Amino acid sequence: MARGRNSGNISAPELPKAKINKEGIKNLRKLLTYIKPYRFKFAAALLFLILSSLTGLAFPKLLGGIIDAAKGEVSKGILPSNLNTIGLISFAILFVQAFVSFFRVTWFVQIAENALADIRRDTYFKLITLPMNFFANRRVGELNSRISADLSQIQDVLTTSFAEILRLLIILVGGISMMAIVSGKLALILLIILPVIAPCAIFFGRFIRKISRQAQDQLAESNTIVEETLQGIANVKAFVNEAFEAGRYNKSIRKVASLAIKGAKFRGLFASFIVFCLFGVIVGVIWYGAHLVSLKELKVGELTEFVLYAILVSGTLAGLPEQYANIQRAVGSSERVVEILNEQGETINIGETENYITQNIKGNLTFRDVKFHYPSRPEIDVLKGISFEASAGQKVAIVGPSGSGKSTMAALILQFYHPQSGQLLFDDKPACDYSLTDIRNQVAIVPQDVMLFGGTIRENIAYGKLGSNDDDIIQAAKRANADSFITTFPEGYDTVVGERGVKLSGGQRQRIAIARALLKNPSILILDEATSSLDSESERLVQEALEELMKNRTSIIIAHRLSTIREADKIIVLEKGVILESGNHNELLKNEQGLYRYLSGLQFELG
Ligand SMILES: Nc1ncnc2c1ncn2[C@@H]1O[C@H](COP(=O)(O)OP(=O)(O)OP(=O)(O)O)[C@@H](O)[C@H]1O
Repeated sequence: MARGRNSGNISAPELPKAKINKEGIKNLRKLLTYIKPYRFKFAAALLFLILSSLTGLAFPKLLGGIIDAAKGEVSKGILPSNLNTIGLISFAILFVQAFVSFFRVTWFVQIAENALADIRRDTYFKLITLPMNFFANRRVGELNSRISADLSQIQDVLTTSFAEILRLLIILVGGISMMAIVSGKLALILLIILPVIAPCAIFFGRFIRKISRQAQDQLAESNTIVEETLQGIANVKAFVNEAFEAGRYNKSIRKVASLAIKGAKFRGLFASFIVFCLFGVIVGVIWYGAHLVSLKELKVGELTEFVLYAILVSGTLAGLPEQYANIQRAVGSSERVVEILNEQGETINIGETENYITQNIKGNLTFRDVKFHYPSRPEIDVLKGISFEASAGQKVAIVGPSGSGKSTMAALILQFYHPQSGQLLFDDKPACDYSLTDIRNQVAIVPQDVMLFGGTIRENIAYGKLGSNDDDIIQAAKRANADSFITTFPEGYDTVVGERGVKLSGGQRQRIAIARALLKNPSILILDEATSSLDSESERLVQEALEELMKNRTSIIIAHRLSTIREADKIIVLEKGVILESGNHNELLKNEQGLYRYLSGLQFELG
């Protein structure tokens, strides 16, 4: 069933509606192509839907017929005059309807759920293979809502709205025709009154929805207060701002309540209006119909039949706007989903079995006059012609003030972005000669902020190389100085970490990341040194682990502390996207005017 987003339920966020235009329908149609594999079942479900709507239409006729037959009269139309025959026919039709309804409901849901699972899978696959630049301009929450809220809206339309609209239209056309057959006069009166009431009801309904949307927005705002304060709870407490936050929240939540109460008043009025009008029309019809009965222009059974059709038709009219609004929202949703599906993804092999290395990289890395700006900020040149070489097995450190472009260089090596001019070469071959999978499988990064996934330590280490066996995982952990702390946990490698698990210290997280990188065994390693300093014991363990990790591979070290890079084969000093100087520690110290000498003097004094 549709989830009643229009019912004034203020907890569900309402998705924006879109105009149903050519473009919108094109988007929706693109998603509807996902039904194609199930088209035969879909056709059968459609047929059953038509059948069940038609059988539903027969009931008022049958009931009217029964009443007239009881009085020994025969209603207009094709019904027999025998009471029992009509009764039996009614049951037969009821049986057919029950049978058909079961299949139409389950089939529609089966088709929609399968199609939706395919859409979700494709959207998610596309999302995770999109280039980094795509994510730079979008918030994670917004993308997440596309996969959840937008697709749920499409699900509602696929599972119910289309079928429902078709059913409503059949009933509308069928019902009005049947009414006209029973009594043209009565039908005419009804057709004059209903179009007056219907727009009033639609207008009123819209107004109420507007108020409930305001309440929703206000509620979302108060939820933001909760989110903000809980995320920054330490700040709230440290500044003793509990009373301030409570007051802020209370004010916001009162506004929600008053808006909801205002909405309820109008809903009450709406209910009275509907009751009065709807029942008023029915009373009026019966009243006038009774006159026709007394004039022998109509039989009692026919009047009953007419009233039942009238109720059916007005119920249908009431249901149409909601279904239409659902489709409008789905058009908006499909626009946002199709936007993702139409994006150009990276050429990454998504199949698990396709993730193997086809071209080995020994570890020679060259930046050749690389110029780069982030696509989202074309006015700022981040790298302004960087050239350097790192031979296989060398340790190259990049130092420089904050914002000089060090992390950007790492991002280019990982092929998250591509330079606008110049080239990156791996083993003297341009990066574009390799597949992305080949490069990323042979470059590993140990980032500053190590992200652990919700899962066990074992799974987190194995993330470096999926499918690794236990021995390899433990071996890597040992080499990364991580085994000693992991085995102190009662559950050892099965200890759950991440948001809901054990909290690891910065040094421990780094050693897990190092184990992960060891398992991956890359030719080129990027170390983004953590800025926050660890205590000396932890630092020693991490440093040792890093030394182990750097053995026999090219290492690019983004260094924040110069003390850790004295042994580097080459140090590149970067400022504002330009290499100011490069050489080893001793060579650079000789340059009295050099930034490196200045920075090391500074660190020495501070340290
Ligand atoms: N995703 C991005 N989109 C746009 N601009 C960015 C992006 N990432 C970084 N920048 C900009 O690029 C410049 C270089 O940033 P980068 O992170 O490479 O510096 P860094 O030397 O690594 O700094 P730090 O030592 O503080 O980490 C900065 O001006 C930064 O604002």
